[in-house]
Amino acid sequence: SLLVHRRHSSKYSGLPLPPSPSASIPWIRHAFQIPTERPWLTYKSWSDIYGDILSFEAFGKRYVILGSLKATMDLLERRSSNYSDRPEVPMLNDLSGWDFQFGFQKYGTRWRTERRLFHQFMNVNQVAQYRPKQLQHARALANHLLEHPDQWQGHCRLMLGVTIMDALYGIQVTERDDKYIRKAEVAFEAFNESAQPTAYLVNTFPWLKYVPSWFPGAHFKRQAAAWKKVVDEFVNWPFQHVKEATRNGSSRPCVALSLLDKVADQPEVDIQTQETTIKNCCMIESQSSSCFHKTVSALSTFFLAMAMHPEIVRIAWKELDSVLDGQRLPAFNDQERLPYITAICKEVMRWQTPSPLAAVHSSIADDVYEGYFLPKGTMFFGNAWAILHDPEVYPEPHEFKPERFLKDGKLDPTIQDPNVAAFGFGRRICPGRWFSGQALFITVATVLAVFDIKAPVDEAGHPKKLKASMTTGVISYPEPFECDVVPRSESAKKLIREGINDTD
Ligand code: HEM
Repeated sequence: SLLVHRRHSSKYSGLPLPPSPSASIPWIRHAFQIPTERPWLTYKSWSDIYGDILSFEAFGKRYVILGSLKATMDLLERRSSNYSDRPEVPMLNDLSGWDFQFGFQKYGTRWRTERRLFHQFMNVNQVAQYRPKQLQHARALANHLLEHPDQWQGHCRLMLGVTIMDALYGIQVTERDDKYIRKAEVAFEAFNESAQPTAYLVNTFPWLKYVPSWFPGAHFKRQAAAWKKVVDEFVNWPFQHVKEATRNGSSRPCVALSLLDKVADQPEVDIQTQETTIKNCCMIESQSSSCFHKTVSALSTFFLAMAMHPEIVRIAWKELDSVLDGQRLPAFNDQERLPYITAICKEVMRWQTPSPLAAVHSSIADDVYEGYFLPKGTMFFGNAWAILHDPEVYPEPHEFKPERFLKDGKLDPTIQDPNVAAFGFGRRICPGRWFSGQALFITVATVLAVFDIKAPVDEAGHPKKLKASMTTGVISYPEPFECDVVPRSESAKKLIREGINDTD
């Protein structure tokens, strides 16, 4: 395929492709060398040998790994009109119905329209309107932690899901087995399975999608049809709920409602199309969207880091107590006076970043960079993990050190913000980064104000040694670990119980 690319692009003929780890099995090329376990680590070690840009081919597709912030910015940001496409994943998009998410859509008009609408209610200014709900649900989380501290991860998951359903649809979810949440979980399984590039042949050979379902070996089509049903229901249910609530006068203020009101004011637009767009946009950030899982991952990393570092918990308490005096729970307008808490949030996003390879971008046209030929349709990964573990920028990068972001007790603006890579790049950069930043801050501040998070003790009474090992996959989580979540004092318990009703 490389030869074909070169023949088609005479203007670039003769230019080499970016350096490559050597091929072992010619027809599959590098397929057996692509690391499947935490590939960002191997890519980093390859970048140390081959440079900031390296490439390999697997099953006829070319991959490029960008190993530094400079290379990532040069291509995915500065030349973003060429590098903002997504590859085709037929099992996910066409067959299982996940193309409702603009995050997976090809670069084009539909993606642009939906992203623009999403941005209207999730931009840096608009996200402030969700603060009361985020605060309320962070306080509810503290109450759940008081009752069932061992289920902290489940509580965090529920809190995020609940906040999102409330903000978007005005739906009050209270139970972990709520029908929306259950449906979302099944839909996410479908996502996880069908997005695997090599799990289904149709993802490698897209023409297979035209094979009829009754055809021998076309099991994937029947599987996809079953998933599509779940995914469609999952997209439609909450939206129908809002419409019904509007009809019977029980609707609560929410994003879906205000968007619907806007459409109602514009009789000239095609309502059907507009409603589909609204539905898709609201769903994008729902429970099963992969970004929901990234936020859960960040919160899990926070619990892990605290359980590993009692000295950091102590510094955080000192800061929180100096502002709150043990008399109340934190609120958003305390953030300016809580630089250490903000630094913990930044360090969580850097230390074990939830999307170590961000998301794949693909290119629309042939290009040349640093003397290398980059054929169109190449898949690009910016190695966010490598960028966030660059020892020149973050000394001792494997250590969890919030103080790296501080100077003289204040946030140091000269230290590179992990958001340069943690949320992806260019025109595809995560548009939910402000929403999730708020969620992380208020959760970290609330939990630390009233709880201790510590490693469990062994038989001899010593704290067990916890290790930061992360799962592999598109979203990386801390491997399961134990930690004790204990209220700091009797008065902390009282604050938690009162906090549930006091969310001003
Ligand atoms: C810690 C939390 C989160 C992390 C680490 C994260 C990270 C990412 C990354 C790496 C991408 C891919 C960017 C690229 O292609 O270069 C992305 C895309 C996206 N994220 Fe997030 N995200 C988080 C939370 C959220 C939340 C809470 C929302 C919704 C409110 C959200 C909505 C989206 C959407 C809609 C896209 C697709 C953008 C597009 O393709 O145009 N994310 N996110």
